[in-house]
Amino acid sequence: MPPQRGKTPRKNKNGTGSQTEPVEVYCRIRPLDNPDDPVCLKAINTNTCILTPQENAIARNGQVKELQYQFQYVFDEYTSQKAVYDYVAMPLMEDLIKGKNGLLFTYGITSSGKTYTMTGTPDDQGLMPRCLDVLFNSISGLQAKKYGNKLAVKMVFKPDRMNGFEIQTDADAMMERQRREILPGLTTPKTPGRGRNHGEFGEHGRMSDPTRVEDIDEGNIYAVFVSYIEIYNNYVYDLLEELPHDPITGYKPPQSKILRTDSNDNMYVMNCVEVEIKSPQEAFEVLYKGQKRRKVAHTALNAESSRSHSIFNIRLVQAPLDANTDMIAQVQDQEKNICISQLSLVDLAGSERSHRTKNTGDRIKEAGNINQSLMVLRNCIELLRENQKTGLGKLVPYRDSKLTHLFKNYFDGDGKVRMVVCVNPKAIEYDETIHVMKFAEMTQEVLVTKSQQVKFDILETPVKRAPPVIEDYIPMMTYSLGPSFPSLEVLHCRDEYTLDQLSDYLDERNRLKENLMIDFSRKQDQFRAQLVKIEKEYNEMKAKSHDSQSVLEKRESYIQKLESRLRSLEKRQDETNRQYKECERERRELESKLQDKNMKIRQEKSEKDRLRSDFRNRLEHNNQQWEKNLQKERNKIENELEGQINEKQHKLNMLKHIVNTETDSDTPTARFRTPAPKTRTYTTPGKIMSARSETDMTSVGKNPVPTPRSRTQTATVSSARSMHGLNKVGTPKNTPQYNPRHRRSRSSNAEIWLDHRPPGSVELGTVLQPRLKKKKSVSKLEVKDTKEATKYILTHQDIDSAGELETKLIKGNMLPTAGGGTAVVFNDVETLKQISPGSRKRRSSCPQPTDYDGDWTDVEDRCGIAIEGHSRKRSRGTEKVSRV
Ligand SMILES: Nc1ncnc2c1ncn2[C@@H]1O[C@H](COP(=O)(O)OP(=O)(O)OP(=O)(O)O)[C@@H](O)[C@H]1O
Repeated sequence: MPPQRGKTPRKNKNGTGSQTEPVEVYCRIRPLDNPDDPVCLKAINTNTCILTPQENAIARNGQVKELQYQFQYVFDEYTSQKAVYDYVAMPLMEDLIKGKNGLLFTYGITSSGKTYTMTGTPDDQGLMPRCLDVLFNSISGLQAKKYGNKLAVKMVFKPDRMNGFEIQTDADAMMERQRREILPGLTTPKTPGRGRNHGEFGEHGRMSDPTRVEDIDEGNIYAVFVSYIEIYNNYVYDLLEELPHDPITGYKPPQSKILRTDSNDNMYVMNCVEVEIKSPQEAFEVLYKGQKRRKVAHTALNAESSRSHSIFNIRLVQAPLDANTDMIAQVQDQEKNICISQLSLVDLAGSERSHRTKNTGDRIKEAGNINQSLMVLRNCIELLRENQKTGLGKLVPYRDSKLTHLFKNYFDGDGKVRMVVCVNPKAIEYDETIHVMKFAEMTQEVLVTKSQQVKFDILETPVKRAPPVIEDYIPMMTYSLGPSFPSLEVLHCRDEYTLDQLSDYLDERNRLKENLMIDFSRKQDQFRAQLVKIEKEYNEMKAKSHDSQSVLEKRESYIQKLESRLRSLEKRQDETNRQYKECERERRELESKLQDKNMKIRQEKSEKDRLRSDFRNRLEHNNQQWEKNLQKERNKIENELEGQINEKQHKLNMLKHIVNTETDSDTPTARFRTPAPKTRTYTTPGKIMSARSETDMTSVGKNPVPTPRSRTQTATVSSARSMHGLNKVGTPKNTPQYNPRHRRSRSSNAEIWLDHRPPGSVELGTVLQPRLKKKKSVSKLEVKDTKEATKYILTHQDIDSAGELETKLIKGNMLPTAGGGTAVVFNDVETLKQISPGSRKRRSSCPQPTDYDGDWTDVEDRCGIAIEGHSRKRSRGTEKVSRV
């Protein structure tokens, strides 16, 4: 019969209509070592406990509030082990027998009572021994015959090393046994025998739990398998594996195991030893062996037992039995003809933070790995909860630690999950306890899919009859020589009947005997032939088995190679994961730095924007202020200018009036007059400067002082002579009319200069001389001289305040007037200043009021002009020429 493989019931992967239930969290408070110690945690009812901060904890954390935590049940320090079992583990045992999986783990800091709760003591057993007791109490009499027992078995379950089980007939089992006897190299996990040392759970003194699960399906056969593993520094070790022992070097360090996924996506430890047990005692022997092995392994690994997570797996294999044939009944789906359920009992390592344990060296690494795996457990639970709340399918990082990876199926909905949070209520444990309580509170918010009870679809007929056992081949032989002897009592001497009867009887017996002999020899031949046939078959099988064995060996060595490759790949993967995590950490750091930088940039930008807008506002404000000020200033200047213009206009009008009066009353020869200075206004260069003088102009030609004036302004005289024709009282005569557009000639060749040098003019002898191509020099101005000339130049010399000679060349255009005279329109003054070396005096470039003496103003007044004071000075050596 080919082996039939059983699978763990398939998970309900997000199946529609699947029911969920929360992870059930129980809290167990252990009794204090010293009853006088202050406490930080106490149960206030069966569901609630209250965490009170210690006085120094209040000061340190700033928390004064008492915190309440609610759990499925809170066991206080007086709760018995039995009560904890009944509440927490009994429902899981019932599920196990119904074919459902379960995970039960204890969580808490060191010395909080995790191991006590899980294992207990021989006289007060914990959850694990009670589970085993209850399981065997429940299935006693319904167990399958044990794999490897003698011929009396009909069916056995055998692990297929891929997380499944095979069903074997007794014939297969016998063959297997023979094979193993022939090839003893192939190791079979040995079932622990009785009578050995069972450690602290030895049969003597152990108080077994008499409870049993009711409603057991008695139509099934059951088999129990256990495995015992530990996770230390994120490596999985098999605690039931024989450790290679070297007489010199001692035990070799154990090889870590690989986690695998079976064909139903269930996680399992590859090549982990699974032992079939028939009683709790055998289970304790296995447990004891595992614990002993754990100590040995820890010595080899330099580890501490309480710093690893230990996992005790109980697997219950069951299959429906056909009552008639004592064989496994046929089911609709061949895969479902056996059911495997599993209960994992996990004693986690202490959850405290490493700084508290003051670990160093290897212990720090241990603590780091414990924290890492517990942190991953926390992360997974947190993400699961978040996914369930938000509906987001964020990836749960089960693979980040072996612990979560192994129990991934449970959280994905493959059975009930229960957690016992063990708490030491000592007040000094407050800081650690608060973390444990937070985690516990969060865990119970996670929902897992409820697993369904397994139902077998049993058909009427058995799957297949087992091949005939050897008894069927032996012919049934009845060795009887017929009925018993007739009565041989001879009653008298003539009794012939009795003797005849005896003779017939003996004949018949002889005949029967011959027949029997014939039959016997026939059956003997038959049996011999069958024996030969069996022998032949046996030899054939042996040869086949040998072949298969070599194939198997090859496969084994191939598998070993693959496994070692797998291990190295796993190591590489671990390394890559580590690097990835490192990179991820760095990336997160960089990201956070980047975020900080971006934040700073944003802050700076917003600060800049703020400053800019501030500045803009201020600028606008300033501009407005400036504009206002400018407007004010402009208005002021405009007012001033208007006043000046009005004043000039007034002067001009006065001058016009004087000139007109003169023209009307006098001869055509105009006379200059020098009005006495009435008002004087000096401005800085670039500003308009006006001057007025009432000095008589009669001195023109003798000591004339030209006044700087604007080129745009004109002084009109009826003729050169009329310039001297001003009356002595300074009343201006009327200016003769002339046509300002009239020009004698624009050609420079046609320019004829009337060079008027009054007598007494000093010969300059300067290098710079006025360039006059055609000129007529006169010392006294006559009317006839004005007829031909187009340009007029008057040389006026004076001694300045520094005692230097200053020569001014006052230039103008000569224009014929309507009355037949000539008007001179002064348009330029050139000043030539001679300074003796050594007598140079620093002068401000800015004309000062003292720079302009009365004579100058007189000339200006004589010309009746306003002067724009933008002096341009050129200084070469001792000469200085300024043009106004
Ligand atoms: N409920 C309890 N009743 C009586 N004694 C208890 C209880 N819980 C714990 N203890 C005792 O407290 C001590 C420490 O408990 P235990 O070894 O179970 O702690 P632990 O959490 O497993 O520590 P570790 O993490 O180091 O393995 C043991 O001596 C145990 O007997």
